[in-house]
Amino acid sequence: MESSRQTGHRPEVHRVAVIGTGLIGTSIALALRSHGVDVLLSDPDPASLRLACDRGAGRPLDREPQGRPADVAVIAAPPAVVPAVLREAQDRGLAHVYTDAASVKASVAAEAERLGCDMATFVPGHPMGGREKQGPGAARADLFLGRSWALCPTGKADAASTALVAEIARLCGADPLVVDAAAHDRAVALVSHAPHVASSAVAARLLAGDETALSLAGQGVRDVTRVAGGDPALWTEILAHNAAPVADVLHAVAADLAAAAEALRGAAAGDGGRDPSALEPVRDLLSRGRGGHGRIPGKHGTVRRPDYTVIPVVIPDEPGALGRLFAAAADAGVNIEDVRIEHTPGLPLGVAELYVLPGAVDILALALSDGGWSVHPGA
Ligand SMILES: NC(=O)C1=CN([C@@H]2O[C@H](COP(=O)(O)OP(=O)(O)OC[C@H]3O[C@@H](n4cnc5c(N)ncnc54)[C@H](O)[C@@H]3O)[C@@H](O)[C@H]2O)C=CC1
Ligand SMILES: O=C(O)C(=O)Cc1ccc(O)cc1
Repeated sequence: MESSRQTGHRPEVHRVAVIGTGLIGTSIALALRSHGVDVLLSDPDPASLRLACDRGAGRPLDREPQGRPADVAVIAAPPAVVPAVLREAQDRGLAHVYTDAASVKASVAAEAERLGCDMATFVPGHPMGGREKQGPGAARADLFLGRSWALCPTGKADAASTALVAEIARLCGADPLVVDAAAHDRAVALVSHAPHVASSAVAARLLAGDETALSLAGQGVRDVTRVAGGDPALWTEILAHNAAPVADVLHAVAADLAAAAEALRGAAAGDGGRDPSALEPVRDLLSRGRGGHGRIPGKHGTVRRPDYTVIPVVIPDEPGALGRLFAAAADAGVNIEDVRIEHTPGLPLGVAELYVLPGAVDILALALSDGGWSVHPGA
Protein backbone atom coordinates (compact mmCIF):
# COMPACT_ATOMS: atom_id res chain seq x y z
CA MET A 1 0.00 0.00 0.00
CA GLU A 2 1.24 3.50 -0.86
CA SER A 3 1.42 5.43 2.37
CA SER A 4 3.59 7.89 4.25
CA ARG A 5 3.63 9.36 7.72
CA GLN A 6 3.70 13.17 7.89
CA THR A 7 6.56 14.92 9.66
CA GLY A 8 8.05 18.40 9.96
CA HIS A 9 6.47 21.85 10.29
CA ARG A 10 3.28 22.08 12.38
CA PRO A 11 0.79 24.70 11.19
CA GLU A 12 -1.30 26.47 13.84
CA VAL A 13 -4.97 25.66 14.33
CA HIS A 14 -6.99 28.27 16.23
CA ARG A 15 -10.59 27.78 15.18
CA VAL A 16 -12.37 24.60 14.04
CA ALA A 17 -15.98 23.96 13.04
CA VAL A 18 -17.26 20.44 13.75
CA ILE A 19 -20.35 19.43 11.79
CA GLY A 20 -22.03 16.38 13.31
CA THR A 21 -21.73 16.19 17.09
CA GLY A 22 -22.10 12.43 17.55
CA LEU A 23 -19.48 10.09 18.99
CA ILE A 24 -16.68 11.06 16.60
CA GLY A 25 -17.41 14.77 16.13
CA THR A 26 -17.73 15.40 19.87
CA SER A 27 -14.60 13.34 20.62
CA ILE A 28 -12.61 15.40 18.10
CA ALA A 29 -14.08 18.61 19.53
CA LEU A 30 -13.24 17.63 23.13
CA ALA A 31 -9.65 16.79 22.14
CA LEU A 32 -9.27 20.12 20.32
CA ARG A 33 -10.80 22.04 23.25
CA SER A 34 -8.19 20.46 25.55
CA HIS A 35 -5.56 22.27 23.44
CA GLY A 36 -7.40 25.59 23.70
CA VAL A 37 -8.77 25.48 20.13
CA ASP A 38 -11.95 27.54 19.63
CA VAL A 39 -14.57 24.98 18.49
CA LEU A 40 -17.90 25.73 16.81
CA LEU A 41 -20.45 22.93 16.67
CA SER A 42 -23.47 22.09 14.54
CA ASP A 43 -25.83 19.13 14.22
CA PRO A 44 -29.34 18.80 12.79
CA ASP A 45 -30.31 16.96 16.00
CA PRO A 46 -30.75 19.67 18.67
CA ALA A 47 -30.39 17.13 21.52
CA SER A 48 -26.98 15.99 20.23
CA LEU A 49 -25.82 19.56 19.80
CA ARG A 50 -26.95 20.56 23.29
CA LEU A 51 -25.26 17.59 24.96
CA ALA A 52 -22.01 18.22 23.06
CA CYS A 53 -22.07 21.88 24.15
CA ASP A 54 -22.92 20.95 27.75
CA ARG A 55 -19.94 18.57 27.77
CA GLY A 56 -17.66 21.50 26.94
CA ALA A 57 -16.95 20.43 23.36
CA GLY A 58 -17.60 23.92 21.95
CA ARG A 59 -20.35 26.45 21.25
CA PRO A 60 -23.18 26.40 18.69
CA LEU A 61 -22.11 27.49 15.23
CA ASP A 62 -25.54 28.92 14.38
CA ARG A 63 -25.35 31.46 17.21
CA GLU A 64 -22.10 32.84 15.76
CA PRO A 65 -22.40 35.96 13.64
CA GLN A 66 -21.13 35.15 10.13
CA GLY A 67 -17.50 36.01 10.85
CA ARG A 68 -14.12 34.96 9.57
CA PRO A 69 -13.91 31.36 8.32
CA ALA A 70 -12.65 28.63 10.65
CA ASP A 71 -9.18 27.21 9.92
CA VAL A 72 -10.70 23.77 9.36
CA ALA A 73 -14.23 22.32 9.20
CA VAL A 74 -14.52 18.65 10.23
CA ILE A 75 -17.58 16.82 8.89
CA ALA A 76 -18.30 13.96 11.31
CA ALA A 77 -21.62 12.80 9.86
CA PRO A 78 -22.65 9.45 8.28
CA PRO A 79 -20.79 8.71 4.99
CA ALA A 80 -23.78 9.16 2.67
CA VAL A 81 -24.41 12.77 3.71
CA VAL A 82 -20.77 13.95 3.81
CA PRO A 83 -20.52 15.16 0.16
CA ALA A 84 -23.70 17.29 0.31
CA VAL A 85 -22.76 18.70 3.73
CA LEU A 86 -19.30 19.54 2.35
CA ARG A 87 -20.72 21.27 -0.70
CA GLU A 88 -23.06 23.36 1.45
CA ALA A 89 -20.27 24.31 3.89
CA GLN A 90 -17.91 25.28 1.07
CA ASP A 91 -20.65 27.32 -0.60
CA ARG A 92 -21.03 29.47 2.50
CA GLY A 93 -17.27 29.75 3.08
CA LEU A 94 -17.37 28.12 6.50
CA ALA A 95 -13.64 27.29 6.62
CA HIS A 96 -10.36 27.55 4.74
CA VAL A 97 -9.88 23.75 4.71
CA TYR A 98 -12.32 20.83 5.02
CA THR A 99 -12.05 17.22 6.12
CA ASP A 100 -14.40 14.41 7.12
CA ALA A 101 -14.27 11.36 9.37
CA ALA A 102 -16.21 8.82 7.34
CA SER A 103 -15.08 5.19 7.57
CA VAL A 104 -14.96 4.88 3.77
CA LYS A 105 -13.02 7.17 1.49
CA ALA A 106 -13.09 6.47 -2.28
CA SER A 107 -16.87 6.75 -2.79
CA VAL A 108 -17.17 9.82 -0.54
CA ALA A 109 -14.38 11.64 -2.42
CA ALA A 110 -15.82 10.64 -5.82
CA GLU A 111 -19.28 11.90 -4.89
CA ALA A 112 -17.83 15.16 -3.49
CA GLU A 113 -16.05 15.70 -6.80
CA ARG A 114 -19.24 14.90 -8.72
CA LEU A 115 -21.14 17.48 -6.66
CA GLY A 116 -18.58 20.10 -7.67
CA CYS A 117 -16.88 20.47 -4.29
CA ASP A 118 -13.53 22.29 -4.20
CA MET A 119 -11.11 19.33 -3.97
CA ALA A 120 -8.08 21.60 -3.40
CA THR A 121 -9.31 22.39 0.12
CA PHE A 122 -10.93 19.02 0.93
CA VAL A 123 -8.73 16.38 2.53
CA PRO A 124 -10.78 13.23 3.27
CA GLY A 125 -9.84 11.73 6.64
CA HIS A 126 -10.56 8.71 8.82
CA PRO A 127 -9.61 8.54 12.50
CA MET A 128 -8.95 4.89 13.38
CA GLY A 129 -10.37 5.13 16.87
CA GLY A 130 -13.95 4.54 17.78
CA ARG A 131 -16.39 2.75 19.99
CA GLU A 132 -19.44 0.54 19.64
CA LYS A 133 -21.54 3.35 21.14
CA GLN A 134 -23.03 6.39 19.43
CA GLY A 135 -23.76 9.98 20.21
CA PRO A 136 -22.04 12.76 22.14
CA GLY A 137 -22.63 11.03 25.49
CA ALA A 138 -20.13 8.31 24.54
CA ALA A 139 -17.49 10.76 23.27
CA ARG A 140 -14.03 10.84 24.84
CA ALA A 141 -11.21 13.31 24.37
CA ASP A 142 -8.72 10.41 24.40
CA LEU A 143 -10.53 8.30 21.77
CA PHE A 144 -7.79 8.76 19.17
CA LEU A 145 -4.69 8.71 21.37
CA GLY A 146 -2.00 6.56 19.76
CA ARG A 147 -4.25 5.61 16.81
CA SER A 148 -3.58 6.08 13.10
CA TRP A 149 -5.59 8.75 11.29
CA ALA A 150 -5.81 8.13 7.55
CA LEU A 151 -5.64 11.15 5.22
CA CYS A 152 -6.63 10.49 1.62
CA PRO A 153 -6.07 13.72 -0.33
CA THR A 154 -6.99 13.44 -3.99
CA GLY A 155 -4.44 14.59 -6.57
CA LYS A 156 -6.09 18.02 -6.48
CA ALA A 157 -5.53 18.74 -2.78
CA ASP A 158 -3.17 21.54 -1.71
CA ALA A 159 -0.18 20.42 0.36
CA ALA A 160 -1.06 23.18 2.86
CA SER A 161 -4.59 21.78 3.28
CA THR A 162 -3.21 18.32 3.96
CA ALA A 163 -0.73 19.73 6.50
CA LEU A 164 -3.53 21.53 8.36
CA VAL A 165 -5.71 18.41 8.57
CA ALA A 166 -2.67 16.39 9.71
CA GLU A 167 -2.34 18.89 12.55
CA ILE A 168 -5.97 18.23 13.58
CA ALA A 169 -5.08 14.53 13.82
CA ARG A 170 -1.97 15.29 15.89
CA LEU A 171 -3.89 17.58 18.25
CA CYS A 172 -6.22 14.62 18.85
CA GLY A 173 -3.17 12.52 19.79
CA ALA A 174 -3.24 10.44 16.59
CA ASP A 175 -0.62 9.70 13.93
CA PRO A 176 -1.61 11.04 10.49
CA LEU A 177 -0.97 8.58 7.68
CA VAL A 178 -1.36 9.66 4.05
CA VAL A 179 -2.79 6.81 1.99
CA ASP A 180 -4.51 6.42 -1.35
CA ALA A 181 -8.32 6.23 -0.94
CA ALA A 182 -8.79 2.88 -2.71
CA ALA A 183 -5.91 1.33 -0.74
CA HIS A 184 -7.44 2.73 2.44
CA ASP A 185 -10.79 1.11 1.65
CA ARG A 186 -9.19 -2.29 0.99
CA ALA A 187 -7.19 -1.97 4.21
CA VAL A 188 -10.16 -1.10 6.41
CA ALA A 189 -12.18 -3.91 4.80
CA LEU A 190 -9.55 -6.24 6.30
CA VAL A 191 -8.93 -4.58 9.67
CA SER A 192 -12.32 -3.06 10.51
CA HIS A 193 -15.29 -3.72 8.24
CA ALA A 194 -15.09 -7.51 7.73
CA PRO A 195 -14.15 -8.01 11.42
CA HIS A 196 -17.29 -6.07 12.31
CA VAL A 197 -19.49 -8.40 10.24
CA ALA A 198 -17.72 -11.48 11.63
CA SER A 199 -18.28 -10.18 15.17
CA SER A 200 -21.97 -9.66 14.37
CA ALA A 201 -22.24 -13.19 12.97
CA VAL A 202 -20.91 -14.65 16.23
CA ALA A 203 -23.07 -12.31 18.32
CA ALA A 204 -26.20 -13.16 16.28
CA ARG A 205 -25.84 -16.83 17.34
CA LEU A 206 -26.33 -15.69 20.94
CA LEU A 207 -29.96 -14.87 20.13
CA ALA A 208 -30.55 -18.62 20.05
CA GLY A 209 -28.76 -19.24 23.37
CA ASP A 210 -30.80 -19.97 26.48
CA GLU A 211 -30.31 -18.15 29.80
CA THR A 212 -27.97 -20.84 31.12
CA ALA A 213 -25.69 -20.51 28.13
CA LEU A 214 -25.62 -16.72 28.36
CA SER A 215 -24.93 -16.72 32.08
CA LEU A 216 -21.76 -18.70 31.27
CA ALA A 217 -20.50 -15.90 29.01
CA GLY A 218 -16.97 -14.84 29.95
CA GLN A 219 -14.54 -12.24 28.69
CA GLY A 220 -13.74 -14.11 25.46
CA VAL A 221 -17.19 -13.78 23.95
CA ARG A 222 -17.40 -10.20 25.20
CA ASP A 223 -14.11 -9.40 23.39
CA VAL A 224 -15.14 -11.12 20.14
CA THR A 225 -18.57 -9.46 20.02
CA ARG A 226 -17.83 -5.97 21.43
CA VAL A 227 -17.99 -4.16 18.10
CA ALA A 228 -21.25 -5.95 17.20
CA GLY A 229 -22.87 -3.48 19.62
CA GLY A 230 -22.43 -0.75 16.95
CA ASP A 231 -25.32 0.97 15.17
CA PRO A 232 -26.73 -1.33 12.41
CA ALA A 233 -27.90 1.66 10.31
CA LEU A 234 -24.47 3.34 10.31
CA TRP A 235 -22.70 0.05 9.67
CA THR A 236 -24.99 -0.95 6.81
CA GLU A 237 -24.12 2.39 5.23
CA ILE A 238 -20.39 1.88 5.79
CA LEU A 239 -20.53 -1.64 4.30
CA ALA A 240 -22.58 -0.46 1.32
CA HIS A 241 -19.84 2.06 0.50
CA ASN A 242 -17.10 -0.60 0.68
CA ALA A 243 -19.02 -3.63 -0.56
CA ALA A 244 -16.56 -5.39 -2.90
CA PRO A 245 -13.45 -5.28 -0.65
CA VAL A 246 -15.50 -6.42 2.36
CA ALA A 247 -17.11 -9.23 0.35
CA ASP A 248 -13.63 -10.48 -0.66
CA VAL A 249 -12.50 -10.75 2.96
CA LEU A 250 -15.78 -12.30 4.14
CA HIS A 251 -15.65 -14.98 1.42
CA ALA A 252 -12.18 -15.98 2.65
CA VAL A 253 -13.31 -16.01 6.28
CA ALA A 254 -16.39 -18.05 5.36
CA ALA A 255 -14.22 -20.61 3.54
CA ASP A 256 -12.01 -21.01 6.62
CA LEU A 257 -15.05 -21.41 8.87
CA ALA A 258 -16.67 -23.91 6.51
CA ALA A 259 -13.48 -26.01 6.38
CA ALA A 260 -13.23 -25.96 10.20
CA ALA A 261 -16.89 -26.94 10.61
CA GLU A 262 -16.49 -29.72 8.05
CA ALA A 263 -13.44 -31.12 9.85
CA LEU A 264 -15.17 -31.01 13.23
CA ARG A 265 -18.26 -32.71 11.78
CA GLY A 266 -16.09 -35.45 10.28
CA ALA A 267 -14.16 -35.94 13.52
CA ALA A 268 -17.37 -36.14 15.55
CA ALA A 269 -18.79 -38.73 13.16
CA GLY A 270 -15.57 -40.79 13.30
CA ASP A 271 -14.30 -41.36 16.80
CA GLY A 272 -15.93 -38.53 18.70
CA GLY A 273 -13.29 -35.98 17.78
CA ARG A 274 -10.30 -37.80 19.26
CA ASP A 275 -8.45 -38.53 15.97
CA PRO A 276 -5.87 -35.68 15.84
CA SER A 277 -5.37 -35.90 12.05
CA ALA A 278 -9.07 -35.30 11.42
CA LEU A 279 -8.69 -31.95 13.07
CA GLU A 280 -5.68 -30.81 11.01
CA PRO A 281 -7.68 -28.08 9.17
CA VAL A 282 -8.81 -26.74 12.54
CA ARG A 283 -5.29 -26.73 13.97
CA ASP A 284 -4.10 -24.99 10.81
CA LEU A 285 -6.76 -22.28 11.17
CA LEU A 286 -5.94 -21.75 14.84
CA SER A 287 -2.21 -21.47 14.03
CA ARG A 288 -2.81 -18.99 11.23
CA GLY A 289 -5.16 -17.07 13.51
CA ARG A 290 -2.51 -16.78 16.17
CA GLY A 291 -0.04 -15.61 13.51
CA GLY A 292 -2.45 -12.96 12.22
CA HIS A 293 -3.21 -11.76 15.74
CA GLY A 294 0.53 -11.38 16.35
CA ARG A 295 0.80 -9.08 13.33
CA ILE A 296 -1.47 -6.41 14.84
CA PRO A 297 0.99 -3.68 15.82
CA GLY A 298 1.09 -2.27 19.32
CA LYS A 299 -0.05 1.31 19.58
CA HIS A 300 2.57 3.42 17.84
CA GLY A 301 3.64 6.97 18.46
CA THR A 302 4.82 8.57 21.64
CA VAL A 303 1.42 9.50 23.03
CA ARG A 304 -0.32 6.72 24.90
CA ARG A 305 -3.61 6.39 26.66
CA PRO A 306 -3.13 6.96 30.38
CA ASP A 307 -2.49 3.64 32.11
CA TYR A 308 -5.41 3.31 34.49
CA THR A 309 -5.44 0.77 37.28
CA VAL A 310 -8.62 -1.21 37.78
CA ILE A 311 -10.03 -1.65 41.30
CA PRO A 312 -12.80 -4.26 41.44
CA VAL A 313 -15.42 -3.52 44.14
CA VAL A 314 -18.27 -5.90 44.94
CA ILE A 315 -21.59 -4.03 44.93
CA PRO A 316 -25.08 -5.15 45.91
CA ASP A 317 -27.50 -5.26 42.98
CA GLU A 318 -29.86 -2.64 44.41
CA PRO A 319 -30.88 0.94 43.59
CA GLY A 320 -28.40 3.58 44.80
CA ALA A 321 -25.42 1.24 45.27
CA LEU A 322 -23.37 2.83 42.50
CA GLY A 323 -24.27 6.31 43.69
CA ARG A 324 -22.99 5.48 47.20
CA LEU A 325 -19.79 4.02 45.73
CA PHE A 326 -19.11 7.13 43.63
CA ALA A 327 -19.89 9.37 46.61
CA ALA A 328 -17.36 7.40 48.70
CA ALA A 329 -14.72 7.88 45.97
CA ALA A 330 -15.49 11.61 45.83
CA ASP A 331 -15.18 11.84 49.65
CA ALA A 332 -11.73 10.25 49.29
CA GLY A 333 -10.84 12.95 46.72
CA VAL A 334 -10.32 10.37 43.94
CA ASN A 335 -11.54 10.87 40.37
CA ILE A 336 -13.07 7.78 38.73
CA GLU A 337 -11.75 7.88 35.15
CA ASP A 338 -13.95 5.05 33.85
CA VAL A 339 -16.21 2.34 35.21
CA ARG A 340 -17.46 -1.05 34.04
CA ILE A 341 -20.11 -3.16 35.71
CA GLU A 342 -19.94 -6.95 35.68
CA HIS A 343 -23.21 -8.51 36.74
CA THR A 344 -24.38 -12.11 36.58
CA PRO A 345 -28.15 -12.41 36.10
CA GLY A 346 -29.85 -13.98 39.09
CA LEU A 347 -27.10 -13.09 41.57
CA PRO A 348 -27.68 -10.35 44.16
CA LEU A 349 -24.14 -8.97 43.75
CA GLY A 350 -22.11 -7.49 40.92
CA VAL A 351 -18.64 -6.08 40.48
CA ALA A 352 -17.92 -2.44 39.66
CA GLU A 353 -14.50 -2.09 38.05
CA LEU A 354 -13.26 1.39 38.90
CA TYR A 355 -10.54 2.80 36.59
CA VAL A 356 -8.29 5.26 38.42
CA LEU A 357 -4.82 6.76 37.96
CA PRO A 358 -2.16 4.49 39.54
CA GLY A 359 -1.29 7.11 42.18
CA ALA A 360 -4.86 7.03 43.52
CA VAL A 361 -5.16 3.26 43.99
CA ASP A 362 -3.97 2.99 47.59
CA ILE A 363 -5.94 6.04 48.76
CA LEU A 364 -9.17 4.78 47.19
CA ALA A 365 -8.76 1.14 48.22
CA LEU A 366 -8.14 2.15 51.84
CA ALA A 367 -11.01 4.65 51.95
CA LEU A 368 -13.46 2.16 50.44
CA SER A 369 -12.35 -0.68 52.75
CA ASP A 370 -12.73 1.62 55.77
CA GLY A 371 -16.21 2.44 54.49
CA GLY A 372 -17.17 -1.24 54.52
CA TRP A 373 -16.90 -1.93 50.78
CA SER A 374 -15.52 -5.26 49.55
CA VAL A 375 -12.48 -4.03 47.60
CA HIS A 376 -10.19 -6.32 45.56
CA PRO A 377 -7.22 -4.37 44.18
CA GLY A 378 -4.97 -6.56 42.03
CA ALA A 379 -7.72 -9.17 41.50
N1 LIG B 1 -18.39 4.90 15.31
C1 LIG B 1 -17.09 4.79 15.17
O1 LIG B 1 -16.43 4.09 15.94
C2 LIG B 1 -16.42 5.53 14.05
C3 LIG B 1 -17.14 6.22 13.09
N2 LIG B 1 -16.50 6.91 12.11
C4 LIG B 1 -17.24 7.68 11.12
O2 LIG B 1 -17.58 8.92 11.77
C5 LIG B 1 -18.81 9.39 11.26
C6 LIG B 1 -19.73 9.70 12.44
O3 LIG B 1 -20.01 8.49 13.12
P1 LIG B 1 -20.41 8.48 14.66
O4 LIG B 1 -19.95 9.71 15.33
O5 LIG B 1 -19.98 7.16 15.18
O6 LIG B 1 -21.98 8.46 14.55
P2 LIG B 1 -23.05 9.12 15.53
O7 LIG B 1 -24.34 8.51 15.17
O8 LIG B 1 -22.60 9.07 16.95
O9 LIG B 1 -23.06 10.66 15.07
C7 LIG B 1 -23.42 11.09 13.80
C8 LIG B 1 -23.95 12.51 13.92
O10 LIG B 1 -24.12 13.04 12.61
C9 LIG B 1 -25.28 13.83 12.64
N3 LIG B 1 -25.79 14.04 11.29
C10 LIG B 1 -26.62 13.26 10.58
N4 LIG B 1 -26.89 13.85 9.40
C11 LIG B 1 -26.21 15.01 9.38
C12 LIG B 1 -26.10 16.07 8.44
N5 LIG B 1 -26.75 16.03 7.28
N6 LIG B 1 -25.31 17.12 8.76
C13 LIG B 1 -24.64 17.18 9.92
N7 LIG B 1 -24.73 16.21 10.86
C14 LIG B 1 -25.50 15.13 10.58
C15 LIG B 1 -26.24 13.06 13.52
O11 LIG B 1 -27.31 13.88 14.01
C16 LIG B 1 -25.31 12.58 14.61
O12 LIG B 1 -25.25 13.49 15.71
C17 LIG B 1 -19.35 8.34 10.30
O13 LIG B 1 -19.06 8.75 8.98
C18 LIG B 1 -18.55 7.10 10.64
O14 LIG B 1 -18.36 6.28 9.50
C19 LIG B 1 -15.12 6.97 12.04
C20 LIG B 1 -14.36 6.32 12.98
C21 LIG B 1 -14.95 5.51 14.03
O1 LIG C 1 -14.67 0.08 18.46
C1 LIG C 1 -13.50 0.11 18.06
O2 LIG C 1 -12.57 -0.28 18.75
C2 LIG C 1 -13.17 0.66 16.73
O3 LIG C 1 -12.05 0.62 16.30
C3 LIG C 1 -14.30 1.23 16.01
C4 LIG C 1 -14.14 1.83 14.67
C5 LIG C 1 -15.29 1.83 13.93
C6 LIG C 1 -15.33 2.40 12.69
C7 LIG C 1 -14.20 2.99 12.20
O4 LIG C 1 -14.28 3.56 11.00
C8 LIG C 1 -13.03 3.02 12.90
C9 LIG C 1 -13.01 2.44 14.16
